[in-house]
Amino acid sequence: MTSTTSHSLAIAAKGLRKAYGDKTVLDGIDLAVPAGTVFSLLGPNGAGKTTAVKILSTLITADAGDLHVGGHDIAVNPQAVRAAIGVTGQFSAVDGLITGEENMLLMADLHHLSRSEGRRTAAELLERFDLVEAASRPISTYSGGMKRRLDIAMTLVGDPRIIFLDEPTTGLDPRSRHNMWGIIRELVSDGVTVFLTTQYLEEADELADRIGVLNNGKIAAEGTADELKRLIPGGHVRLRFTDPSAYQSAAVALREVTRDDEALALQIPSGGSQRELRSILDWLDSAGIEADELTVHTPDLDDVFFALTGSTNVPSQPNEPKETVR
Ligand SMILES: Nc1ncnc2c1ncn2[C@@H]1O[C@H](COP(=O)(O)OP(=O)(O)OP(=O)(O)O)[C@@H](O)[C@H]1O
Repeated sequence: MTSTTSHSLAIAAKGLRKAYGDKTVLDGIDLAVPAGTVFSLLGPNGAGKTTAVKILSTLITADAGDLHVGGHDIAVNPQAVRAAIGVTGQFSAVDGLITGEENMLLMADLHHLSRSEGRRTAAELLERFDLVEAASRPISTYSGGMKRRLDIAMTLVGDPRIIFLDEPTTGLDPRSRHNMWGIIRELVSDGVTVFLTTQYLEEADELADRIGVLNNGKIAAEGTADELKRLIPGGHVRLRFTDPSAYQSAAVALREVTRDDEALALQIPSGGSQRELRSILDWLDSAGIEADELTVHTPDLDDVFFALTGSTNVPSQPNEPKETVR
């Protein structure tokens, strides 16, 4: 595999370190986010996700690390980094006492847009984020989803090419969450790089090109959702029977399986590849076993997350799927 040069990386971190007192939050982490992609940083509460976002968006300084955002060295040229990025999320800039439109115009002023340009940009973004009707109401009357949409709209006033979204859908209902995913996909299709932190594995699975799992100050694993899923065992083929005697004889014939006597189901560990499935089917045929239902289960990101962030048994490298079929 060819490595991506630092020129095409929107975000590049080497040895990022941060401690609060004697508590090390980020213990020398490396990140490489190619431009125009979505990178998701996952981790349990308190893992340091927000700290990483704050450092990379210049809100706080790192203790150590070679950090580049938008091609600029954070330590040398934080102003240039600030000009290239937008940040939304847990530390939202939305002011609740004034209206949505006033918040947008305030952002336009901060970006030194002319009056007419500011009005035009605000109107376009309010329209794009379906906030035209609510624009003249104070933010305090907005729903959570509307506030998040306004937050992103405000971030886009400066037309940033890199956006940090810190838990953008926490607390949103499923419909608002799906709307937000649509907005994020639209940003990416415009070429924007998105650095997303989330507590929702499903969200990372849906949106991210690559996912980093942060645990104990380190990146415990990094890769595409599929690569991460392959890191842990847990995939299996499930055979279900309706006839108890067929179930019993299958359970006896297939010794290396997990039994579920109540459901009359047998589980055979499997990575789910075509080759493995074929050999399982051959094995069942030769043993004369005919199940009423056969389903293939692959581990999901939840399994990965718990395996990687649990206190015990953190795999340091990919585990081969268990080979029980011979
Ligand atoms: N200003 C600070 N002073 C001291 N400790 C801090 C400070 N900010 C964060 N921490 C600690 O650093 C650790 C990481 O916090 P951070 O907010 O980055 O985690 P997180 O992964 O974003 O968590 P969450 O998912 O709960 O938002 C936590 O233990 C937190 O208590």
